[in-house]
Amino acid sequence: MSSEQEIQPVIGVIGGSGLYDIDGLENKEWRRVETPWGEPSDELLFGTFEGVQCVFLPRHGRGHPIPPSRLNFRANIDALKRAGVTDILSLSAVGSLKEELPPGHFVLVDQFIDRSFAREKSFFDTGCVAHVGMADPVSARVLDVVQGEASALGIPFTRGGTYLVMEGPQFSTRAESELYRSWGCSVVGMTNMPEAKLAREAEMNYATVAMVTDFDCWHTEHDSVTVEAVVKVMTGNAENARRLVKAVIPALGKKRPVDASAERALDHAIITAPAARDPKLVAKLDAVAGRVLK
Ligand SMILES: CSC[C@H]1O[C@H](OP(=O)(O)O)[C@H](O)[C@@H]1O
Ligand SMILES: Nc1ncnc2[nH]cnc12
Repeated sequence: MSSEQEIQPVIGVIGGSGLYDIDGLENKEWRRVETPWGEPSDELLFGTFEGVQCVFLPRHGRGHPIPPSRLNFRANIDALKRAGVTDILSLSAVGSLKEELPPGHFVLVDQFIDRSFAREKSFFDTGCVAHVGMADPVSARVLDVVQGEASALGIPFTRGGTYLVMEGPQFSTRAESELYRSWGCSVVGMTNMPEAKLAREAEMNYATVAMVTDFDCWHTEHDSVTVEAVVKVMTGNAENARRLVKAVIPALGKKRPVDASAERALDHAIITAPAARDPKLVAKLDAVAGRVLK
């Protein structure tokens, strides 16, 4: 972290399966945010929580109409950036790939393997090429806060683990599930990539609370995952998720120095010479990369 400048964080919460609203927000207002990348999943819910500005987005839209492969991840992240969000807390239902991570357990993942293939994965393109670092895709500062609050609330959790992102929408075959286990992955889901990559390109801090709903299909003593089982466990998980979010937001919302690990990600990432840049693409990048393209 650098100490040159203090910022007032704005907390973005992306709600996954079973989380289509956020409790306890004051001055609540659902508002449409336009982006140059098309429509976000839904309107954004603006509000404050203990004086901290928050913005909530239901990842799949209210009522869950949008499947993982059709999510407009670029519009979602751009809209949150336009709304002033600095720190994104993503809440996701996941399948467990390890015996010691049972349904109801929360995993504060710190790595991803991206096996999605049918999604737009970058804001940058021909006419403005950028390569951001993804070695550490999750904000350790945000995880520190989540870990502290989860401990205080007595929520069962593990810090650290790899989230394997599959394309879906079908669940994995047993061979795929065993492959991901052989890679040492902790959990499997369909949504956190390219979300985390785009958050990094947009210079926003990102962390996920991966809430285990099932043992996918590898466990010999548990039934293979179904939507019915996921929804049933999510109903219980959602209560802990709400308690955790309420505790995390005020803690994350305190004034702090710029967190260069994400908030300066574009300082050395754009390789296209100014004269070779496409002005139309540069205009679309106003929210995401305006800081360095001005
Ligand atoms: C309803 S089970 C499969 C669905 O749930 C997870 O989504 P999210 O991360 O938004 O909670 C998973 O990735 C699938 O999209
Ligand atoms: N087993 C699983 N695979 C992929 N996404 C999931 N979301 C919840 N459980 C899942």
